[in-house]
Amino acid sequence: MRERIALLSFLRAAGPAPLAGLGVILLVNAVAPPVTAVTMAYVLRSGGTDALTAALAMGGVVLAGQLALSFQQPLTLLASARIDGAFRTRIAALALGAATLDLVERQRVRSLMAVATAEPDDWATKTPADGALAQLSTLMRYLGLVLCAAVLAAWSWWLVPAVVLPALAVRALIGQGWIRHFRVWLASVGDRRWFEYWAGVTSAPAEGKELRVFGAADWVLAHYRRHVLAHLEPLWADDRRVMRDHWLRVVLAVVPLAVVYVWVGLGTVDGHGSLALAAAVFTASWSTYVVVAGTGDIISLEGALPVFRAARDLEHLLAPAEGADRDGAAREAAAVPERPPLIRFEGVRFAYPGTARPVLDGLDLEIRPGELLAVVGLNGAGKSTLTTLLAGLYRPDAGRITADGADVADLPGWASRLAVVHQGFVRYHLPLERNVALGEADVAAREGAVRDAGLAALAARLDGAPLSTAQPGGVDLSGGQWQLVALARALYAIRTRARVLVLDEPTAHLDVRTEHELFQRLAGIVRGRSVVLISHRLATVRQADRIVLLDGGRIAESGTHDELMAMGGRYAAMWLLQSRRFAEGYDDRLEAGGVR
Ligand SMILES: Nc1ncnc2c1ncn2[C@@H]1O[C@H](COP(=O)(O)OP(=O)(O)OP(=O)(O)O)[C@@H](O)[C@H]1O
Repeated sequence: MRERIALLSFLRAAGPAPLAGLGVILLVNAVAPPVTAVTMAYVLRSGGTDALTAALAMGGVVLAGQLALSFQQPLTLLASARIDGAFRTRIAALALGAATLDLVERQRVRSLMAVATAEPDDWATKTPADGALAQLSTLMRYLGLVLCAAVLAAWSWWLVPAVVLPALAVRALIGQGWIRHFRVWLASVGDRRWFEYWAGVTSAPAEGKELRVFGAADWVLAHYRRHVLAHLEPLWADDRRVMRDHWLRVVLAVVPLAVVYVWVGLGTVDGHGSLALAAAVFTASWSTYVVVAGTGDIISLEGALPVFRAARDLEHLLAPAEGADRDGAAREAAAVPERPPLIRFEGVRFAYPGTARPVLDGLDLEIRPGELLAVVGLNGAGKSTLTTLLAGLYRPDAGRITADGADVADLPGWASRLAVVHQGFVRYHLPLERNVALGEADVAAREGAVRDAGLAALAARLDGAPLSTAQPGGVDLSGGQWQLVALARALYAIRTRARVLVLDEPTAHLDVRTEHELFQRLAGIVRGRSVVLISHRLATVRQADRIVLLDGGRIAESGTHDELMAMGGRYAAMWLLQSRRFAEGYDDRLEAGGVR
């Protein structure tokens, strides 16, 4: 019950005017039947002009009820859009605001997200707006019930329990039936998804071709039929049960009403009350059922409760801890010193959530202020993982990462001091400029970053077109051009706030000349900033101040190119192999398993 009342809190998002309007409409709906009963009694009791006035009043009540109904749908649509919109925004904010990625990647959080953001694509999936408005409607119904009870009590107090209790029992029975039907539906949703899949297979062009060629039509139809029946048979069984039990509801509704009608009728003949009062009691008795037994609310409430619970659990799991000061974080980020910090990985051990094997295991590494540090290693060595830990997206299982001695986990706004080009950078369906600056609006910095990345001519040519052919007037870019856009995004951050640039395979899609020109430019642009460069192209890495080779979760070799070559270890072997392949006209990247 507490949860059902708490659902009402969602109503705030509807805004005061739609909420007030809906409140009035639902109230009018709920009180119209008892008020009609009362005005009808006045019509019957009055004579002459009084009767006319009472009849007009009754007509007015009926008309007001119908008028209110005509506004109900548009207002419900508006309120629902606002409530569900605010709810989805809150869920998205929770997901994006989670301190680290492992929080949102947990299986439980993923499942809760799926429940909280499910699109209603059948009658059983409900949204918070459905639940909250149903709860409001239920409250109004009970108000209508009180009025009906008042009319009944005007004849005799015991009419109230005699009518209201069976009506409540009918509501409970119908509600129970709905809830059971709802659960049967949910239990067979898996089969529904499957029969939808097989229905798609029967009509999809590619499958159609293959099924004919392989003569597999009967096989598909058998699957389709099996899942349709598995989904529908439990529902049919439940429908039969509803029909079987229906007599109980009829008896519960009809017998008390019949007793009350006869008793009130006889009482009127005996002069216990007027005909007008008897008519009002008759109408109010029936209205009690009309007001209470409407059960559309029950299923909306039942369907919205899992969404409500999922949202509550997500708040609990993802909301920033009490006292977390986001504004403080922004201020802190704004006040970062000009000089990049000395970053240290100290005995860092890390395994991805749900996996046993550590990717990094006792990693010690220094990223000195202003240096260009290259990280190399075979596929899967943990280079990208190192960057995500550096950005604070995951926390180490053991050891720590510090910036000027402070644990980065405790540094508010730490991520904003880094500009990271991830291997899997994001391609937003937005114009190039907005892909670079995202939500920020420092035009000079944005234009500078676009120039730095060598994209000025392309930006002028695109003239604000969105970078996706899925959008009207949109265009797509080549893989290399996209990579430069992602780089420009990081260079924008470097111009505005970041002190450390992290480049994870930033030139994998670039031709050798573009890459060469880019690095020539970058040397000037990032002067004074620290740069962590991950690359399989050792020719690119060679110019780094220091190169570290990651293997077995820790740093296996470290030094300048010349030092590592002189050492004659794995880096030297990789270099010689790449040089030879390059000389032979092959690609110059290291391939997994190329060196052992
Ligand atoms: N989100 C994830 N969940 C679980 N395991 C992951 C995840 N991301 C990466 N891994 C695993 O962690 C290991 C290191 O991956 P990582 O991407 O850091 O390697 P890498 O050195 O950057 O490789 P590459 O050179 O291929 O880019 C791999 O075994 C990979 O399968």
